[in-house]
Amino acid sequence: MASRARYRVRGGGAVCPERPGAAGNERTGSLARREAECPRCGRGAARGRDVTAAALLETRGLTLAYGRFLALNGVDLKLLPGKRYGVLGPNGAGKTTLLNLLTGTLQATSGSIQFDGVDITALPAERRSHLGIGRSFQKTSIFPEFTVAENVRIAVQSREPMRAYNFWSPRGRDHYFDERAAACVDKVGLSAKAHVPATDLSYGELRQLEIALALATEPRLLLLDEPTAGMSEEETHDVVDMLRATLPASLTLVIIEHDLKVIEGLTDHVFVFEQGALFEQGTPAEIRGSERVQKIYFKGRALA
Ligand SMILES: Nc1ncnc2c1ncn2[C@@H]1O[C@H](COP(=O)(O)OP(=O)(O)OP(=O)(O)O)[C@@H](O)[C@H]1O
Repeated sequence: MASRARYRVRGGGAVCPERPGAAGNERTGSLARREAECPRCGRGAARGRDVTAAALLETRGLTLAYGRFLALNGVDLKLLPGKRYGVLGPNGAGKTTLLNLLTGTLQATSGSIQFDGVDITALPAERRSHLGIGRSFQKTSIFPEFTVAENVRIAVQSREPMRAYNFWSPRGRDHYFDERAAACVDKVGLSAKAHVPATDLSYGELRQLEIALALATEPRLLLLDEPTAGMSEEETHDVVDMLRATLPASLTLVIIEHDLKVIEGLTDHVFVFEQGALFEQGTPAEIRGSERVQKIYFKGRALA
């Protein structure tokens, strides 16, 4: 259940109303604690201002077992509205499994997921999408012979199936879909390619199209799985700039990335996974500076 504890702020610290003696202090507690919780009662967020710590999404003990192998092992996460989260971890750490469990592509074997106060653990992917959980579409969701605008229009219509299939609706509604699609195409910087078939797009442009498709569904929580995978440094830079300029401030973002620079450019908070478990969390700067992450996860290698 989402916690709605409100914190009074005194000086630079914050006071938990449940436990008045428990002042939040950025200097105390592990990286994992500083994000959003009173160090004693574990409720609410406190960072120098009056904050409501109602999570948009919260997982408790989220687990996916394949037989005796735990691809995800008892994960507790809290995502606050409008915040940007990065997910880091070596190959096989469980990052994509987490994303698939949040979208409903996979069903948890135990644990729970609350979205905006609703238990969505057993809901199918389509219902979650309609509640506002969106993800970047894979290339397989793109119709190669259709133009960029047509592809995005289909995604816009999928958000409003009743409007889309009402044959008696006035032509004005067609314009509504076209305009919404054009706005999404414009946001990701593909206006010049709006009437080009998707099959003629470059690799980088295809990734931009994937983001336009995701935005077309107007998610409240957007999950991106390595949006810059396979891109050159310049293309990566462009996509980071585009995302920074495009994503609405109210959107909550979760982005899986191997590149810490991308995470630093886009997120406020990072979850580090290893072997299916949440291994560490903190700000991008804290993660970069964490000896624990350096030694154990990055095996002492310098971070890119
Ligand atoms: N269907 C399956 N059956 C058994 N094990 C699976 C299955 N799917 C995934 N796994 C295992 O679950 C673990 C987590 O996989 P996942 O794809 O979530 O990792 P990841 O962190 O996204 O890795 P990568 O960065 O390589 O994409 C891996 O060890 C993987 O081999």
